[in-house]
Amino acid sequence: MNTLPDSLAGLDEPATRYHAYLLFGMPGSGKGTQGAVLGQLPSLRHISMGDIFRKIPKYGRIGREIEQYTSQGRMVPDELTVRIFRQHLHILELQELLIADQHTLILDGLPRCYAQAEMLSSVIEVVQIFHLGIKDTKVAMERMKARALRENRLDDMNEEVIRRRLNTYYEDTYKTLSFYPPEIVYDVDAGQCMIDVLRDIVNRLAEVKTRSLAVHRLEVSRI
Ligand SMILES: Nc1ncnc2c1ncn2[C@@H]1O[C@H](COP(=O)(O)OP(=O)(O)O)[C@@H](O)[C@H]1O
Repeated sequence: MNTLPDSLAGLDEPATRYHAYLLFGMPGSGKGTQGAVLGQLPSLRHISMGDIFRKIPKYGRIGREIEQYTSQGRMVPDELTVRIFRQHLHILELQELLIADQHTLILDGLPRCYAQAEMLSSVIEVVQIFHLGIKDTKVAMERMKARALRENRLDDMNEEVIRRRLNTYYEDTYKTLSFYPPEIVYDVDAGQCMIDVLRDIVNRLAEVKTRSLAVHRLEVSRI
């Protein structure tokens, strides 16, 4: 059953819409690795939906429900996912770790399907998507198996679960890109070594920044 826990019901509509960069790609494409590095910049807030789920205690009602999905390599239901994400934003806002005109979100693993993209459109404005593409699925599978040992992750432990997650990516997640204008999608070869992937992302971020500054100057000069 997919009823919403009371503790997650009733969040008000957001007052602000946050700018966001999306790290998009199949499991094992390196979203988390890149997000963790980029999140060190003071103006970026890295949020990994998978990490949020993993930090919810498994003995509680919500944690138990979530683990039923994650341990099987299935998607957590959209409404629950979006509620938890919004609650997370709320906590960061209360802690003043997230301020709309100072921070841009760097989202990893969210949205993960078209419906989530629609639901989130009132909360985030996606300004750039980094599509971390891997041509050889075996590379992603090897990375996930290595991560299973390193991080003790149930969802990376066995081949069947990994395959299910990769299928979900091709059947569901990939289509999410069509929700956004193609010009904001930037393809990065995620089969490269980490530092080269990072370089490609950072170069693009610098271009985006320069372009938005130029637009801002133009708008100001028109006033
Ligand atoms: N946006 C989401 N919607 C639904 N389920 C999600 C979402 N993000 C993460 N999950 C769940 O958490 C698991 C781990 O996610 P994540 O750490 O992002 O894995 P990966 O880095 O391999 O893509 C997913 O397999 C899924 O069960």
